[in-house]
Parts: sequence; C-alpha cells; structure tokens
Amino acid sequence: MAEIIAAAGNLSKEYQNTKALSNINFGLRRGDIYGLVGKNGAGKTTLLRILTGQAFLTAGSISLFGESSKEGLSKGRKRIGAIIEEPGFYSYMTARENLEYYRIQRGIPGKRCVQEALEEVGLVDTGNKKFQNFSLGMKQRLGLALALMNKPEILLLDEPINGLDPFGIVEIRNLLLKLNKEKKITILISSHILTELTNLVTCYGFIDRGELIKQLSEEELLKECGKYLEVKVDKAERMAALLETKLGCHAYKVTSDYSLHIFEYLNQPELISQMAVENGIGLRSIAPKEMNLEDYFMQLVGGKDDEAIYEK
Ligand SMILES: Nc1ncnc2c1ncn2[C@@H]1O[C@H](COP(=O)(O)OP(=O)(O)OP(=O)(O)O)[C@@H](O)[C@H]1O
Repeated sequence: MAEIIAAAGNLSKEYQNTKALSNINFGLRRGDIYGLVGKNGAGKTTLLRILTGQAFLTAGSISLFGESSKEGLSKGRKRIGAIIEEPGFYSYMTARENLEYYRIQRGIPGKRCVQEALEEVGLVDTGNKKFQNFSLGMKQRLGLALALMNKPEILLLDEPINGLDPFGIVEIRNLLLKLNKEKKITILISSHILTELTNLVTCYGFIDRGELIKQLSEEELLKECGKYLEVKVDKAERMAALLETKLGCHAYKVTSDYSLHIFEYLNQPELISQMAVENGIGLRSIAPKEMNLEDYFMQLVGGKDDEAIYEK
C-alpha cells in the first residue's frame, strides 16, 4: 500500500453563510496524480487552500506526511508546492527575473534552484522575453516553475489547464506526467472539466456542493463509462416505474422528462420496447449508446445548471 502523504478526515469548512466543504474524507497516496473534479463553486479551491494553510478548517482534521499537529503541518507545507491563485508575476520582468525575485522573497538559498526550475518547465531559453509577452501556456509553466523552486514532494494545482488551447493542454499534461514519473512528485490537480484530466490522472475525486461524492481510479472510471440503452418515451417517470416493478431493474437513470439510460438488458432492447408498448407508453426510440466522460460527470453532479462543464 502506498503511503498516504496528505489526508482529510471529516473536514468541513463554512464561510459566514456558506457551507463550502462537508465531511470530506480523502487520502492522497504518494505517487498519485489525483484529479479533483467539480463544477464552479463545488469547493475545490477551498480544499486546496486548507491544505496549504491559506484557509482554516471549521471542523475535522487534515494531515501532511502523517503529521496533523500545528508544527507538523507547517513542516509538511514546506514540502508542498502550489498554484492556487495566479502568482503575481511582474509583467516587465523575464522568467528568470521573476523567479529570482520570489527566491529572494521566500528566502530560498542558492540561485541554482531558479535555473533548475526553468529547465524543468522548458523556459530556460526565453532569454530577455518579458512576462507580458508570454503565451498563456508559458505563464502557466512559469507558475509551475515557481511552485517547483522549493523541490516539493507534492504539487497542489488549482485549475492549471483552465483557458489553455489544446496545444497548451497537451504541453502542461506532458510536463506534469514528466514531473510525476521522473521527479516522483505527487500531484493533486483540480478541474471543472473532466476530460481535461484524462490521460493524466490516476485517481478521480468528484466534489459537488462541498461533498466528495465519489472517488475512483482511472480504470474504474472507464469501466463505469460503459454502454447503455438510450430510451426516448413520452413519460420517462412512468417508464422508470415499469422497469422497477415489471423487470426488477434499478440500473437506470432518468435523464429528462422524456428519456432514460438503462444499463441492463443491453442485448434485449426488444424486451424493453415490448414492455413499453404493452403498458401504453409512447416509445419514440431505443438505441445502444456508449457513455462519454461528460455524460458520466453530468450523471454524477447534474449539468443543467452549469454550462461550464461543457466548456472546451
Ligand atoms: N472567502 C470566501 N468567503 C465566502 N465564501 C467563499 C469564500 N471562498 C469561497 N467561498 C464559497 O465557498 C464555496 C466553494 O468555493 P470554492 O472556490 O472552493 O469552489 P471551487 O470548486 O474552487 O470553484 P471555482 O472553480 O469557481 O473556484 C462557494 O460557494 C464559494 O462562493
């Protein structure tokens, strides 16, 4: 079993009138790339801020590297690198000058770490180019370089892929994979777009309205994103009742007033259609489908009230 190097136990956080996190239990294993997925406002940033000490928890506990005391947490935080808010880089400075500024400000000894961080993120050749002329991808990479300067064992990244074009996404993804494989850095990365994290994370945690509603591995996710029958009818709720009472089928999901996804009877669509017709349900169509990641996310957290899920 891999060592748990960051954990939360029954963690809750309230801001004045908002419950941002409710009874979160999770463990980050050494070597993992853990994807925290949730819509805007789900509580992702709050969780990361509590781990880095930028926000206080209201109830429950956290631990870092097995330590949960105040001193232990503050020691543990020195072994973490994070990008939570956009780092305030100076627009008129180069990549190297910006890192050097923060190195001095943070009291990190030796200039070597600046060079190494620039090498790690592929910004060593940007010379005199000023930050203001960087692409968004370059800016994100400089943020990563800053988080890497203290040689962290864990990287906490809040939506680092947000707003990047497809090329930028691939670039950051490859960089994170390299840091994980070659430097053995454990990564906790948040996103409101599930597909951004595919081919990157080893483990997913879905967060919705402050609750961690599901955790599963990449393999389990792909298994769950399986096949189903999409059934379009005139009354989905009545069809659902029939599935339960006539077939004892509970593996379905009502997706609108007029449609359902059925995860059983994949090879017997005629059984479903016959039952619908015999019971006076207007059947419009029945077709085998395969669930994609967005469908899965929508099924878990509901998507109607937040179009952001489908941003690309
Ligand atoms: N400083 C604060 N004061 C009051 N409420 C806050 C504060 N920070 C966050 N919240 C609220 O807590 C909830 C969780 O916010 P949080 O920023 O953690 O979500 P998120 O999943 O990171 O969303 P986003 O992707 O939009 O940043 C939201 O309802 C938010 O409005």
